[in-house]
Amino acid sequence: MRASQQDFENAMNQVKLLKQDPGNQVKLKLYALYKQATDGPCNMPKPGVFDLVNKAKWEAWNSLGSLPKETARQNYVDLVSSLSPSAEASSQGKHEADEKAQKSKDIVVTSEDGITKIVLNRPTKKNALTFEMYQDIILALKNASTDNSAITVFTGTGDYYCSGNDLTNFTSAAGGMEEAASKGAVVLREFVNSFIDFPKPLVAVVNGPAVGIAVTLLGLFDAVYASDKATFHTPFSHLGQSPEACSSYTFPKIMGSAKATEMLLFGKKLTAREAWAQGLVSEVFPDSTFEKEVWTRLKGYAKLPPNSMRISKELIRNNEKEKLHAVNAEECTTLKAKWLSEECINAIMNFVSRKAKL
Ligand SMILES: CCCCC/C=C/CC(=O)SCCNC(=O)CCNC(=O)[C@H](O)C(C)(C)COP(=O)(O)OP(=O)(O)OC[C@H]1O[C@@H](n2cnc3c(N)ncnc32)[C@H](O)[C@@H]1OP(=O)(O)O
Repeated sequence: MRASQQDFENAMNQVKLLKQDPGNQVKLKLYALYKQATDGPCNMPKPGVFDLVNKAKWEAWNSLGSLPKETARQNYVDLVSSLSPSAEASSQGKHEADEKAQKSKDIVVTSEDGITKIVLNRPTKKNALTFEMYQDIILALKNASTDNSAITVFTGTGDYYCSGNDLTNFTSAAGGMEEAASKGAVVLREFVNSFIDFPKPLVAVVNGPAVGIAVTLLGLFDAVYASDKATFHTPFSHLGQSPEACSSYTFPKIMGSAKATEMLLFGKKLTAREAWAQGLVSEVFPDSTFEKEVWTRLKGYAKLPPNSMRISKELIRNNEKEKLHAVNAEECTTLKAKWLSEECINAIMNFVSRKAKL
């Protein structure tokens, strides 16, 4: 159910009653959502470099791009209910938010031993990402950013980590390709923004092959552990598409432009060891001991002082946050046009009609 104007006003009042300071990141997000919900997309000139506070506010608002006012209103209400003023309301608000994420059987979120685990759980479709899963992940990350865990981990159920975007997202949309492309660009931008802005250490446990956006997103993770059965494939040209998740910026930076070109333009599939040699993967483990070794290690990391880890991540990420948001916006605009191109429509139709696979 969409948040009404009354819900929005209640949420604004709730913010004033917060007993605990939710931290600067959350306050910026609240400000941005409030401005987007009331004024629409950012229309202010960018403050100067020395006007640090207003610049941060402007960046937070501007990063929401063309997010519709109603969605911003809903996101504001959801965010406030996850913070909530009293312990009672807090646990209830959190519970409701968690329930929303948990309702999806395709994304399973658990929290234990200081680790929030977000599991892609659609093994019969190789964990391909539906529109609903993108939304559920945005919500799960939002919850994880304020929960008690020290680190957040993504992994997949079954033999695949994730086969990327569900190619039927575009063919099965009720309003046709045009509407799906417009919706896709808005959802993708918000989805990638939630990785750019995620404040805690984010780790990928890549249990098997990764395709498309499941690979490109890795450039926004803080550590990537891979089974030696994993592969890394970004067949964008084969699909008549272009890179996303800031990979047009992160991949050349991580591996150099010659290697990035082989992946992003020519669709070269890498083994886990090749991906490690190119700096995309932190460490590769034999598949037989992968789960045991990785989770033992992560449980140890989750005992480290959480605030220290957050602050160190903030120092690293803040160097390029603005750039990442700009790259994300440009990639989404480019993709929206590509999704409507003949090259892309043909590639998707060939997959759906079983004429082509990777
Ligand atoms: C908000 C929108 C954001 C959009 C962001 C854009 C991102 C870009 C990308 O992510 S591009 C990458 C897209 N992914 C692909 O092109 C992969 C397509 N899949 C395949 O080529 C193959 O399925 C495979 C190589 C991943 C696995 O092959 P295998 O033979 O081992 O298995 P099956 O093909 O039989 O797969 C089992 C069932 O899973 C379905 N499936 C797999 N991947 C996808 C997918 N990406 N989209 C939709 N469906 C997928 C497959 O169709 C089988 O279903 P079935 O059992 O009903 O036939």
